[in-house]
Amino acid sequence: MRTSLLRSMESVRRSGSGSVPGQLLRRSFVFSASTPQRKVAILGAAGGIGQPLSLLMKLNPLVTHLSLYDIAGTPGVAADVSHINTPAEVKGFATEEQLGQALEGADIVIIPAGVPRKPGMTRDDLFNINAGIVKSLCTAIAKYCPHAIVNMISNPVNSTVPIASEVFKKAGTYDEKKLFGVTTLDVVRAKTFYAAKAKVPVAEVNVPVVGGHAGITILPLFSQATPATNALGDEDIKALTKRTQDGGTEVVEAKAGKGSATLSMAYAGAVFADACLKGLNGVPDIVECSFVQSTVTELPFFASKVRLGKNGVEEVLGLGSLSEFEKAGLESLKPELKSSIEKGIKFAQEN
Ligand SMILES: NC(=O)C1=CN([C@@H]2O[C@H](COP(=O)(O)OP(=O)(O)OC[C@H]3O[C@@H](n4cnc5c(N)ncnc54)[C@H](O)[C@@H]3O)[C@@H](O)[C@H]2O)C=CC1
Ligand SMILES: O=C([O-])CC(=O)C(=O)O
Repeated sequence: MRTSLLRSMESVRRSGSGSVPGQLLRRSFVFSASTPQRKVAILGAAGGIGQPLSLLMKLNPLVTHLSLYDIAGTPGVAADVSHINTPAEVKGFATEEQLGQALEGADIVIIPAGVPRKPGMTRDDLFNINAGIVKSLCTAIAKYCPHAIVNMISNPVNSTVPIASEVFKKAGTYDEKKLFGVTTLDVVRAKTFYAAKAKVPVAEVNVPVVGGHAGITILPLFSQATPATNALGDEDIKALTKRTQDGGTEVVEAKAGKGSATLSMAYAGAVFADACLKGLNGVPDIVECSFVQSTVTELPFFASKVRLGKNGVEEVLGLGSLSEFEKAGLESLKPELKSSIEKGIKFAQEN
């Protein structure tokens, strides 16, 4: 699940020779000779998430064109990132008039545009501002790159993904295989917290996280965590679950009014976009958790493991066997997730 970049850096470290940028560049040229042209557009590229995400996508050897769009501050970010000596060609787009150009030909559109939380707020408190932003950006996606894969980061993800689906339906461009709510940060956190508690190497850890992306709708399945351990009791699992569910709030409180997770989110967004790129390029067995249209439960959207392929979602995987604690968590998340989904759909239908 690690990015090509991280793998490249690791192999450089292991070989103990050569500068990291030099190695990456040589690798990138090898990649670009055998892999397709891929344009990635980031909407909200000058923000707290957007900037480090732009950096990480510039370092991704699968990206040939990187399109950075924001309503404020894009030229500086684009100029800065464009000086990095990797092959992706960077272009910045700063006004709404340029949004079409930013999107045209995009294979993947990543959306971290919108306001973040402050202490005391829930993700749903962002709905009033972010719903409109997401709606207008998705309207442009439907017009300028209707076949692109969309990675939705803007919160509340439990509502913004349904909003996007309705906008695309209205435009006649909806393809449920191409719309993803990015829940990778929940997986990243679950892995980190589990590894520390179970005292296993974090690089080997995998933990599926299902449900949605807010509070109790985030359901980590520690009973399926690998490497398995019997060192953790019920209380440990409860505490790990709660910490994963509250991970975003932990960062919001630590930042004390200066926003929410940006660096870990940029990492998670880059991991997920890299997985989408690999899927598009035909790499087999690319599986990530994501909030997608789903029949895994009775809810129309649900996060679970998804196999990625040339057309986006190749297969939405089932939940596997759950512990009694997870079964109870699944039942108690459903009402909140249902109402967040319905809120998004209603907004898009009425506006
Ligand atoms: N899915 C997830 O796991 C996570 C989601 N988030 C969400 O990501 C969003 C962004 O967070 P940050 O980057 O920290 O916020 P930020 O405020 O630092 O950056 C947001 C950027 O969006 C831009 N923007 C606003 N309206 C726009 C529009 N119409 N078109 C293009 N750009 C526009 C702003 O100019 C700004 O540069 C928030 O909604 C936050 O809650 C944050 C962390 C994790
Ligand atoms: O908590 C927030 O507002 C941002 C977010 O979604 C996360 O960090 O998981």
